[in-house]
Amino acid sequence: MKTCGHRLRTHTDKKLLSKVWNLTSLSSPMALQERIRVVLLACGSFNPITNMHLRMFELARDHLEDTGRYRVVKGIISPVGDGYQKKGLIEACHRIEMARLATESSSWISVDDWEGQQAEWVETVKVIRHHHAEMSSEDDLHDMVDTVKFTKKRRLDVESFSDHNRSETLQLKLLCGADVLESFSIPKLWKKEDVTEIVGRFGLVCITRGGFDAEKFVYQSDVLHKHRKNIHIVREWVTNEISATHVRRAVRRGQSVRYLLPDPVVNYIQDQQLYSAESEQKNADVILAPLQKYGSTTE
Ligand SMILES: Nc1ncnc2c1ncn2[C@@H]1O[C@H](COP(=O)(O)OP(=O)(O)OP(=O)(O)O)[C@@H](O)[C@H]1O
Ligand SMILES: NC(=O)c1ccc[n+]([C@@H]2O[C@H](COP(=O)(O)O)[C@@H](O)[C@H]2O)c1
Ligand SMILES: [Zn+2]
Repeated sequence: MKTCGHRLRTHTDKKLLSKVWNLTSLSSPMALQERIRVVLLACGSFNPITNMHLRMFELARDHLEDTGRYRVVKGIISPVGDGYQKKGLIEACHRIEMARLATESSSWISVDDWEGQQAEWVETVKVIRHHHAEMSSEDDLHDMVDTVKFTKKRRLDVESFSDHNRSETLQLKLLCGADVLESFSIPKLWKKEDVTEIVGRFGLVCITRGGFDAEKFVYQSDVLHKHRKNIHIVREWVTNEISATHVRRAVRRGQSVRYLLPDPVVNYIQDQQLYSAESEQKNADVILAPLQKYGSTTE
């Protein structure tokens, strides 16, 4: 017990020390100018949102902040619209509501329904541009500073930024799992110029996922390798194979999904009787929207 307590204290001390170090470095003008504020945007089906989707944000924030170069100020979950037409994709209103319930307990992750409300599927690069424009507007910047829970000292430090400096040190990065990164090479799924803009202009944070080799994929792609400094690969050591497909299958079979999803999401699925054999057949005979869109082009 004693050893255990001692270890815990040492770990806690280290954490505290690193926090103090961060605060001290933030209070020096040099470090303040260097730290880039980051907003993380995750696009996907979230059909339904799982604990792993939420873990992605925590892992990405720790990774970026550990570099000493970034401070993550906001996380946005953007459930895809119904026009994506993926097999088994239930209505956006339910997926958005479940994501809202899942993020109620987070101080920094929220849900944005702009993409989910669009009648037609929207390319991811356009979703990123939309959020980039939104967050770059002065009002939103000030809102963000107010809603993030800074200590008094940090708040003062942030407020001492000139507007000019602030806009130059705020970035939006796409957050995804390694399967989405590898999907960049699927013919007719992504436009080359979209991938170039995502990694070149904005940046990407990618969480490893079993069965996908993100590092190798970046190495093998000329465009990704060129922009590798803008691609942060985050290794999930506590490997976790939760997938929404697994959750839907378990619900269909009447098995428990508790502890794979936040409790309010489990309750919502039960109350609304979501995920049946019938809903899994939705879009079964339809081609995924991006493949429909780019399928006829000769890229
Ligand atoms: N276990 C996981 N590890 C790493 N990334 C994940 C994991 N689960 C989901 N993601 C990422 O979360 C984002 C949204 O994914 P999505 O909604 O497709 O979830 P999913 O669990 O893969 O669902 P489905 O099984 O329906 O494809 C994607 O970027 C995906 O790569
Ligand atoms: N060309 C593109 O912009 C493109 C292609 C395929 C998927 N996506 C996006 O990637 C995400 C993938 O989600 P899923 O992994 O749930 O299928 C969705 O948000 C989808 O809109 C974008
Ligand atoms: Zn998926």
